[in-house]
Amino acid sequence: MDIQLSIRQLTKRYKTGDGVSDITLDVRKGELITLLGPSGCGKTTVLRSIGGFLDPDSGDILIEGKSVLNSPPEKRPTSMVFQGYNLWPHMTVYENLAFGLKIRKKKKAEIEQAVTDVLQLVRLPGAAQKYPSQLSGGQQQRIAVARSLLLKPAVLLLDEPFSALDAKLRHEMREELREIQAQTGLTMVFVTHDQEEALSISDRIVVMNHGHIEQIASPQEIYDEPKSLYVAQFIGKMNFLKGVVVSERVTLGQLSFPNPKQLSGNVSLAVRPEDVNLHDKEGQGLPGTIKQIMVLGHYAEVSVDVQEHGTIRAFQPRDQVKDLQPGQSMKVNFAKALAYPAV
Ligand SMILES: Nc1ncnc2c1ncn2[C@@H]1O[C@H](COP(=O)(O)OP(=O)(O)OP(=O)(O)O)[C@@H](O)[C@H]1O
Repeated sequence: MDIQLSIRQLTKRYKTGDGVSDITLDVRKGELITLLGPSGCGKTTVLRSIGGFLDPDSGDILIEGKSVLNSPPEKRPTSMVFQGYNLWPHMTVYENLAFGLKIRKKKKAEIEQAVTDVLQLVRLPGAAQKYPSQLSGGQQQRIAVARSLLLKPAVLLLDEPFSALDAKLRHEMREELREIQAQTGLTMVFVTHDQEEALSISDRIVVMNHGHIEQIASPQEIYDEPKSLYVAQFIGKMNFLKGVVVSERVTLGQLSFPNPKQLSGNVSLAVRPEDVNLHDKEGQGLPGTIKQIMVLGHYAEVSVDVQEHGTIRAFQPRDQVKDLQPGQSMKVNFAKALAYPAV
């Protein structure tokens, strides 16, 4: 396995006591890895340490096998794309892009070719002579990405690059970033607090919590097998219920589930809304009453009151809810339930 970036036991504490501790992470060449977590969990601290804008208290950061800790940001094989685009307003797009290459004493013809190619890559071939103010937010962000790409970094660092854009544009930019990754094979570390963004663009996600790593896994694994209740709460929609272990099975009323973590006593159960089945026939299930049905395009969210277990939300295909009514009695079953130590 070709490791491009290796973070070893990185610790950074601010005077306030906040920061990150013992962050260890290997990023493969060509991988897009996302640091995900709520505000203040330490994502930016890790990213800025990689880029050289912050000095860690201890630990090491290696890029292509070499420690970069003693190099200033401009000497590191990294490039950072910020949330604000940081383009120079008095320079054209061409000048903005060419600037870094001129400083590196590249020849004019080489610069022209590189700028033409990178504008093609970010799908703005006609933008060279425009000023940043003549571009939309999304276009400016593409130019900011292009400027970083031109520096041919070993690792591209992206700090919430799309958070200032509207929802539709964010979607487009995610696809474009994946396309750029596919075309360039660049290793990227992406920071976001948006779980949907992380799930949609990442090869792997690093879920952070209060300065430490909670789980590192593929989006699918993070979604299907959240390692802790914290990850389960943070990723996707989830129902939370209280269960108890009886005869080595996790039970909830008359329902029972496997107990792979071999928990005992009271447990917290997490059930995805798409794993909730509803039926109105004889047979197994928790008795409940439909509270609300919300049709959301191709699927519907059905809320069911289940006695002492509270309200359970179920995602159902739209055509399966057309005969359902609020107030109707239903049985509730779970195709899958994840158990965690009780909180
Ligand atoms: N310069 C600083 N001085 C003191 N505390 C800081 C400093 N920078 C960050 N912190 C604190 O360290 C913790 C981690 O901050 P960091 O910016 O890395 O989190 P984050 O996950 O990137 O948050 P956000 O999504 O809000 O940017 C937070 O509690 C923050 O308040």
